[in-house]
This record gives sequence, structure tokens and C-alpha cells, in this order.
Amino acid sequence: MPFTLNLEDTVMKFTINRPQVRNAINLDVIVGFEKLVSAVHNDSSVKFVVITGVGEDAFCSGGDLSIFHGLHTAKDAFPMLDRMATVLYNIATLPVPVIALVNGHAVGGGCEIATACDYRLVSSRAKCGFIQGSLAITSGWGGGTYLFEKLPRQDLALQMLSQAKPLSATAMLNNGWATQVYEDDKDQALETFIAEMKKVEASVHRAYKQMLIRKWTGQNLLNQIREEVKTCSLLWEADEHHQAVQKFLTKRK
Ligand SMILES: CC[C@H](C(=O)O)C(=O)SCCNC(=O)CCNC(=O)[C@H](O)C(C)(C)COP(=O)(O)OP(=O)(O)OC[C@H]1O[C@@H](n2cnc3c(N)ncnc32)[C@H](O)[C@@H]1OP(=O)(O)O
Repeated sequence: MPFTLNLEDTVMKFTINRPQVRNAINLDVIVGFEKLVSAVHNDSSVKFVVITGVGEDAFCSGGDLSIFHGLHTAKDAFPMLDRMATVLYNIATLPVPVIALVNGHAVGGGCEIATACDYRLVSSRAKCGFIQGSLAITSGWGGGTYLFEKLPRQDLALQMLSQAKPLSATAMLNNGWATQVYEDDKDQALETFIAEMKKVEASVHRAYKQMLIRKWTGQNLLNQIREEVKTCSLLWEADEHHQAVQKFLTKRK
């Protein structure tokens, strides 16, 4: 299974399970994310959502380049980008706190997924970055929009996107992206992080999340995300992008 979805004591946990490609996202995982959104909306007992990756190497390495490199034009790329951006917005606006348990590298779309979550608990071994620029595209699932919305400093957000390189967990804590950095066991880190919040009624968590969703609705965040998707799809068809992807896929072969 390319993902697992389990409810454990009011915590709905989604685990990307494609370790052979560093938990890269394919269509099956996108369908899994859509199942996650439906499951949470249909179960009022859910108090927290957690998104993580299997293993210790990667949280998520973004889109599966071996599949998505088959998309050549803007017209080809837009449906995938738009579908993932839509499900990511539906995850971001779930009525409960959403925690990215960043168990390893989170790069490209993987960094976008973590940024769409409310909290980011990051392994001290993880490197995280919006590396899309190194492939001659921008973020395309809404991650750039979430970053400008959530990072305390706009100059650091622009620098992260423009440098297009992975940063250490400590650097991501210092710039305000990581909520916490943990050293060892991710499950223990999660339990410790939610321990105090677990004592608070779910109705309170849901009310505060609605305040956040009202803010994003008021500023038409989804429209901003749709513009990001269009921009990424236009850059997608440039030769520079396809050459950069080909270079990655043929390395060390
Ligand atoms: C809008 C979002 C956007 C999009 O979908 O277009 C993106 O997400 S663009 C960004 C796409 N992602 C990347 O460019 C990241 C590529 N991967 C890496 O940089 C590294 O793999 C890293 C840092 C995640 C982990 O490095 P590590 O040295 O630990 O592993 P390897 O590089 O040796 O990879 C192991 C194995 O996995 C395959 N792999 C890794 N990432 C991907 C991926 N995103 N898509 C497909 N396959 C991936 C890699 O090719 C290796 O395969 P192998 O057959 O074992 O050589």
C-alpha cells in the first residue's frame, strides 16, 4: 500500500509508504490524501491529524519524477498540480489541528505538504527545502503561498524559495518554519507535543481552527494558490525543467 490511514485514540494518522522513492507522491498517494480528508470530515471523534512518512530517510521527496516527467506541456501538468493543490488546501483547512511529523527529508512538494500543515515536528536529521527552483519551476501545490502566509519573515520565505536548496532542521527552526526539532523517536516526540493539547476539549481546538480558516477565506488564499498552480504549470513546459528532471532520473544509472 502506498499509504496507510489509521485512527489511534482520536489521532488520524496518514503515513506515506513509498520508501523506495523516498516517499515520493504518485496518484495513489493523492487518492489517499483525498480519503484522509473525507475520513476526518465524517468522524467527529477525530481530534488531531498527523501526516508522516515511513522509515527514517524521508518524509516526502515531492512529486514522483519518474511518473510526472511524462507530463510535458502546461496542459498536461495542470490537472495533477491542481488536484494536489486542491487536496492540500482541503488538508490545510481540516477542522482540526494538522501536524506534519517530518521524519526525514522534506523537499519539493514534500516541503509544500509539511508547510500546508498547522505544525511541523522535524527530525534533527531531516533536510527540508523548496528545491523546485533547481528544476526550473516554482512550487505548484500551494506551498509557496502557504510559506508567505505562515513564515514570520517574508524575506526569509522569499530567500528559501529563491535559493531552492534543502536546509537543516536547525535552520528551519531558526527561520520559523519548524515548530519543534526532535532528536530520536518520532512517536514519542508526537506524544509529548500533543500531551497538553489532548487535555483541552476537541470543541475548543475546532473553534480555533475555524478562526484560522476564516482568516484564509477572507484573504482568498485558495485563489492565490490557484495562481501559483497556473504559474508552475507554465514553467513546467520549458526545456530547462525537463532537462533538469532528466538529469536527476539518469544520475548514477
Ligand atoms: C509541485 C511539486 C513538484 C512536482 O511534483 O513537480 C515537486 O515536488 S518537484 C521536486 C521533486 N523532487 C525532487 O526533485 C527530489 C528528488 N530527490 C532527492 O533530492 C533525493 O532523493 C532526496 C534528498 C529526497 C533523498 O536523497 P537520498 O540520497 O537519501 O536518496 P536518493 O537520491 O539516492 O534516492 C533514493 C531512490 O529514490 C528515488 N527518488 C528520490 N526522490 C524521488 C522523486 N521525487 N521521484 C522519483 N524517485 C525519487 C531516487 O531516484 C532513488 O532511486 P534508485 O532507483 O534507488 O536510484
